[in-house]
Amino acid sequence: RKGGLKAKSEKMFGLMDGFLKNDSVSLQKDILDHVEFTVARSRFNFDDFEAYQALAHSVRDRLIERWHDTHQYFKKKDPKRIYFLSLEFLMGRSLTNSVINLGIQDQYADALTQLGFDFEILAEQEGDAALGNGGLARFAACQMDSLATLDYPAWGYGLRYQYGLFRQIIVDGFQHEQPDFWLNFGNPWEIERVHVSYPVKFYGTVEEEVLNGKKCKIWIPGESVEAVAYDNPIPGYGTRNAINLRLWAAKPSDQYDMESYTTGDYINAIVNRQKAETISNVLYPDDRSYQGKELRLKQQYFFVSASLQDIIRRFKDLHKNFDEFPEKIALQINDTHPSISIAEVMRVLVDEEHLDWSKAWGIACRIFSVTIHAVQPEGLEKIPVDLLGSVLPRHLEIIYEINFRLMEELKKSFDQDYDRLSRMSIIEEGAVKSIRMANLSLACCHTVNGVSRVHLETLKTRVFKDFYELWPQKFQCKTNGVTQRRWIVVSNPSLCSIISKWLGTEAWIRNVDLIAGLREYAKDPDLHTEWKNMKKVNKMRLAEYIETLTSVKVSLDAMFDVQIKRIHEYKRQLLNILGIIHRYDCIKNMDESDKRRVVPRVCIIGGKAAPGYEVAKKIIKLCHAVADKVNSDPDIGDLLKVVFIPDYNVSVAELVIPGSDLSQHLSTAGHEASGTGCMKFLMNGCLLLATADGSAVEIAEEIGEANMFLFGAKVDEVPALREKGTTLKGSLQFARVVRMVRDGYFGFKDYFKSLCDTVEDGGDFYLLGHDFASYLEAQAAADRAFVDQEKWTQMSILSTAGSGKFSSDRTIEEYAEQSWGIEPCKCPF
Ligand SMILES: [N-]=[N+]=N[C@]1([C@H](N)O)O[C@H](CO)[C@@H](O)[C@H](O)[C@H]1O
Repeated sequence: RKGGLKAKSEKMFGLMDGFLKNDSVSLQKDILDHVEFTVARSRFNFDDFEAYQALAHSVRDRLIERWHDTHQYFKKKDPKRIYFLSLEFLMGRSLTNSVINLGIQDQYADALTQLGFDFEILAEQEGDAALGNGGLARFAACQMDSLATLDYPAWGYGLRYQYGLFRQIIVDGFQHEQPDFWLNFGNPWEIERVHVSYPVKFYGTVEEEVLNGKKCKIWIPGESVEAVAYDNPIPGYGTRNAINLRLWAAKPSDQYDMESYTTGDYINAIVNRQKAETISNVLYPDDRSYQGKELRLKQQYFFVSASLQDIIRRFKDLHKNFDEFPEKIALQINDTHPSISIAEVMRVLVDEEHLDWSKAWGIACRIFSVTIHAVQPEGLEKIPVDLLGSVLPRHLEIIYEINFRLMEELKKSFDQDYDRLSRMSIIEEGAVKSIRMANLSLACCHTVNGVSRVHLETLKTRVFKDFYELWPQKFQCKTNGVTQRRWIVVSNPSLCSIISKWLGTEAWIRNVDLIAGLREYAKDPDLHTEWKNMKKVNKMRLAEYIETLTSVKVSLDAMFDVQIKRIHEYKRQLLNILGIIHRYDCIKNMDESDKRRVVPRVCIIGGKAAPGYEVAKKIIKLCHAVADKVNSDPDIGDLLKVVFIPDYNVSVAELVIPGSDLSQHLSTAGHEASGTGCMKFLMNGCLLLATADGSAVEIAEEIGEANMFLFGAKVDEVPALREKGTTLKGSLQFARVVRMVRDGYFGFKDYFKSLCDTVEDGGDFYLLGHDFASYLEAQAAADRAFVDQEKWTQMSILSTAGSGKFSSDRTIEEYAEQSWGIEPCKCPF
C-alpha cells in the first residue's frame, strides 16, 4: 500500500508541471481561463465584477498551492500546533493583502494593465468579510496574518456567519441597520470542504451506565446539527507558508426523523431542519457582552464542538496516547466566548475517551490559555444555569464537578473566607443562578492574558484580584498589536515606499523593529518633503471619498482630525462632539483677525452603534445635527467642517487612517482594555490625542509624551473622582456647550435631553465634565503644533518610528514563547 501510494504520488507529481507560474503572461492566461471556466463568461465580454471574480480565483489558486504545501509539511514535521478559537474574525478584504503577501502584486498589476483593467478599480469590487464587531475581532485577524508570516504551525477556528456585521445606513442623521448579505455573490476566498463535517449535539438528557465496571455518563442529545468546514487560506508575507482559518457553517444533519415523515408532517420536518441552519446565520452585533441568549450559546458550542472534533481527529491521525496531547496542542480562546470548550474537552476525554477525571483535567489545564478583552466585571459573560442545563445538560454537570473540586482546593487556602469562595465560585448564586465563564476559564487556563499593561494591572488588582492572589503565575501581559502588512503595506503604499527607501530595505515588513531606523532622519528636510507629500496624497483620497459620500467639500490645508471606532459611552465620542461645539462657538464669536489665527479643522467621526444601544444612537444623531449646523454656517466656511463617515469597517479604516493628521482616543481612563485603532494611526504617522488609558500609556513610552497630546484623569484617579459624584463640577465651557444642546441649538431638544442628562447632575459616570478643560488644552496644543508643519512632520515621523512594538508580530512571538510553547515550522520549498 505504501509502495502503491508512493507510486501514485510520484505519478501525480510527474503530471504536475511544477508550481504555478507568476509571470504576467501566465497570470493573464489564468485570469482569462477563470473568466471562461469559473465565472463562465465569454473572455471577450465581461464586466469589472466578473473580472474581479476571475482575478480572485487566480489568486486563490496560488493560495491553495501554498496551503497544500504548508499542511503537507506540517503533517510531515508534526510540530506542536496552536489552535486559535474566536467567535469573531474581522478579516476585511483579501485580494490586495493576498497578492502582497504572495509577493506578486507587481506581476498582477501588469497582467491586468495588459488586459485593459486597473488593479485598484477591481479591488474596489470586493466586499468586506465583516465576521466581527470591533477590536477583539480585528485582533484575531491581525494575529492570523502574523502567525502565518512568522511560520507558526497555527489554525484559526470560527463561525461562517451567513450575515456579517450589519450595514449602517444613515437616514436624516439616524442609524438604521441593514443585513450584510456578504455571501450573495459567492466568496472566492473560501473553499467549502463538504467532506470535513461533524455532527454537533444539543439538548437531551444524561443517562448513567456502567462500562467495564466503571460508572460513566452518556449524553442522549435531543437535536443534531451538521457542522461543515469552509477553509480560508491565510498567506504569510515573504514566506511560502499559508495557514488555515476554518470557519464552520450549520447544515441540517442528514439524520431523517422518519417518524415525522410517516405521519406526513413533512413541512414540519423541513422547518426543523432549516431551524438547524440558523445557528450560524447571524453575528451578534454588540461589542459589549451577552447575557443568556440561547442562540448565542448554541453558536459558541457549535463552533467549539466542531473545532475540537477536528483537532482531536488530526491528533489521533498521528498519535494514540492522550498524554502527548499537551505536547502537540495549545488552545487559545479569544475572550470567554469559546470557554465552553473547557467543559467540552472534559466531556470528550472522560465520557468518550474514558480517561479518569484528574488525568483529563490535568490535560485541559496544560492546553488552554485565554485572552481577556473586557475591563469591567459587568462585561464578563454569565450563562444562566437553566439555559445551560437545557441546551448542554452534560456540560452543566461537568462544570458543577469542576467547581466542586475548585472549591475543595480553595478551602485548603482560604477555609473560612466564604466571601472569597463565593466570589471565586464558577456558579453565581442570586436571582438568576448563572455560570461565570471567566471564572471557569481562570480555573482551567494555565495563562490569562491582559491586552495592555494597564489592563493587566486592572485584572490583577480589581477584576480577578482573588485569582491573582491565588495564582499570580497565570497572569501575563500580551499588549495587543496590529499587522503592518495590512495597515501600512496594503493601505498606505506611498508610506511603505518611503520607509523602504530611507531604511534602504524592505526587511522591516517582516522585522518591524527596523522601523525605528527612521528616527535618525526625523529632522531631515528631504524626508519631510516626501512625508508631507505622502500625507497630502492620502488626504486628497480621503477628501474625495468624503465628498462622494457626504457631498461635504473639505480643505486639504485643514487638520484632518479623526475618531473612528465603535460608538460607546466609555469611548466618549460625545466629548469630541462637545469639543467641536466649543470650537464652533468660539469661532462664531471671533472677529476676522482672530479667525485668521484659527487652525482649520475637518472633524471626522465614524462607527457603528449596537442596534439596541439608544444612547450610542443619540450620539450619532447629535453628530449629524452639529454637522448640519456647522457645515451650513457661512460664518465658519472652511475653518471647521464636521463629517460622519457611515458604515465604518476595515476597508474604510484602510482609507481614512493614512489620510488622518490627528486621531482621538478619548476613553475614560481605566475603560479601554487596549485599543488597537491607535496603533494603526501611529504606524501611519498620525498624531494621537488620547487619555492615558490602555495601550496609549505604552505608546507614550515608545514615542515620548512630547510627540502626542495626553489629557484627562489618570486610571488611578478615576475611582476617587467618581466618589465625589455631584460635587464634581465641569468647567463653565462644559456647562455652556451642554446647555446649547439642551436648549435645542442643534434641534431635537427633547430627543437630546436624556443625552445631556448622562453628563450632568452628578450622572457624569464617564467624567466628560471633569476632563473637558484638559481636553480643550490638548486640542489647543495640537493646533499650536500643527501650525509648525516641520515640528508636526517630525512628530509624525517619530510616531511611525516608534510603532514597532505595536506590531502583532511582537504580540504573537510573546504568545508563542511565553504561553503556547510553539516553534516556527517554515515550509522549505
Ligand atoms: N470585546 N472587547 N474588547 C475590546 C474591543 N471592544 O473589542 O477588545 C479590543 C482588543 O483587545 C481592545 O483593544 C478594546 O480595548 C476592548 O474594548
